[in-house]
Amino acid sequence: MKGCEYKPGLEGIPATRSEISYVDGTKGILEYRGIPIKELANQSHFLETAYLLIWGELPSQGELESFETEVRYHRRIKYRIRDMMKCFPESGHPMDALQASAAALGLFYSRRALDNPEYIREAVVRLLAKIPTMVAAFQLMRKGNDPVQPRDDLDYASNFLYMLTEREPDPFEARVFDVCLTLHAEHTINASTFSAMVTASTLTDPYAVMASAVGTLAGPLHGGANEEVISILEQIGSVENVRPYVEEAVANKQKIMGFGHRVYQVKDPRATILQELAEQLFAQAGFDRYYKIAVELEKVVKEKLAHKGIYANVDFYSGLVYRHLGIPTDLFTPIFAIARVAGWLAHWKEQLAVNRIFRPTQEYIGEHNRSYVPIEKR
Ligand SMILES: CC(=O)SCCNC(=O)CCNC(=O)[C@H](O)C(C)(C)COP(=O)(O)OP(=O)(O)OC[C@H]1O[C@@H](n2cnc3c(N)ncnc32)[C@H](O)[C@@H]1OP(=O)(O)O
Ligand SMILES: O=C([O-])CC(=O)C(=O)O
Repeated sequence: MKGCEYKPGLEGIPATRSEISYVDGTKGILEYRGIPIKELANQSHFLETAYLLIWGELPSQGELESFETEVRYHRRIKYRIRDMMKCFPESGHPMDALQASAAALGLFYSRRALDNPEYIREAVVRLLAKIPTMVAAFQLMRKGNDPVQPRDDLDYASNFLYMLTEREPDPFEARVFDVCLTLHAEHTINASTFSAMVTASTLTDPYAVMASAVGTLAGPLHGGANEEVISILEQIGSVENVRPYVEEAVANKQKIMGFGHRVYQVKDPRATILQELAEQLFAQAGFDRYYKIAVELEKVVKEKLAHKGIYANVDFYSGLVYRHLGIPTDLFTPIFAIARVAGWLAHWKEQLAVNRIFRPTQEYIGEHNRSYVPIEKR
């Protein structure tokens, strides 16, 4: 293998070319289709941003209206999927439930007409529409309740919060939640997106692509870290305990969840926006203990680990926002998935346009020419 050095975790190796998003990890810049994330967080909303990511341009008023209408129309899930989900153990993790349900969509819609733009559009709409319904349905069913039907008069974020809590959300809280979705929608070739792209490159159906990506997002080194952050804050318990916690973690070379990033050597720009959102929420309702612990934790981690380029990432403040909205901790990562479906779909579509199956190589470091030893002689 000439001119190609093995890099664990493929660090720094370009595995694709993409026009979807851009990260500058030293300047803390994130853009979707060239537009800075802060502008989208302030001025756009999730479905418009999803359209931008998937089709490459901001929609006109008419294009946005028809896209929103199509998504509303497809929000309901088939009763057979709902019944299947009812059989899932209520103690199971919602990410596993989501992965299985996303894959199950393929049982109903897997025509695999990947060269047909209508099929692509339908799959995009179905996945954006149905994934939130499946997350909310599992949450209600594991509590022994019937799922709530989607409400056509509510926007994307409000409808999800309504299906989850069975009450219409406060408009400010719904707006904050929508911004969270926009912030999580896309992030270049991260692990789950890469997983989606590898699966897509075999020309399988988009539901299998999403199921692969959901399974990858679930891990604690990736999307699953948002859930771990809350458990760390609970474990620390008070602002005074923060410094000893960090010192012990650093001494034991133990990772602190919600910090560090392969690309960012500075604070993740999304963490800055999420922190501002958390502050806006707490300014109304009173600052909670965990927020104060989080701020102290960020300060001490910066003191101890900034020399290694370790700062807060997107998973650090998101949980505090979701917790304040009354969302159970084990739904934080499924909510990340609801948002990231937009990015996965954008990469699926981009991959199909220039597809070549992913098939990297390896350096074999095992033995050669060994003799087979019969079982009685081992
Ligand atoms: C949406 C997302 O996926 S954002 C990331 C969410 N994940 C987390 O928050 C989990 C905690 N963070 C991590 O595990 C890592 O920083 C990752 C997985 C995000 C990036 O991993 P990598 O780029 O492979 O970095 P790697 O794990 O090699 O760490 C490099 C060095 O920084 C240290 N380090 C990295 N992250 C942390 C952390 N969170 N806490 C303490 N030390 C850390 C490592 O111990 C290592 O130190 P060393 O060089 O002395 O051995
Ligand atoms: O880019 C990454 O490696 C992880 C990340 O922040 C994301 O997926 O949002």
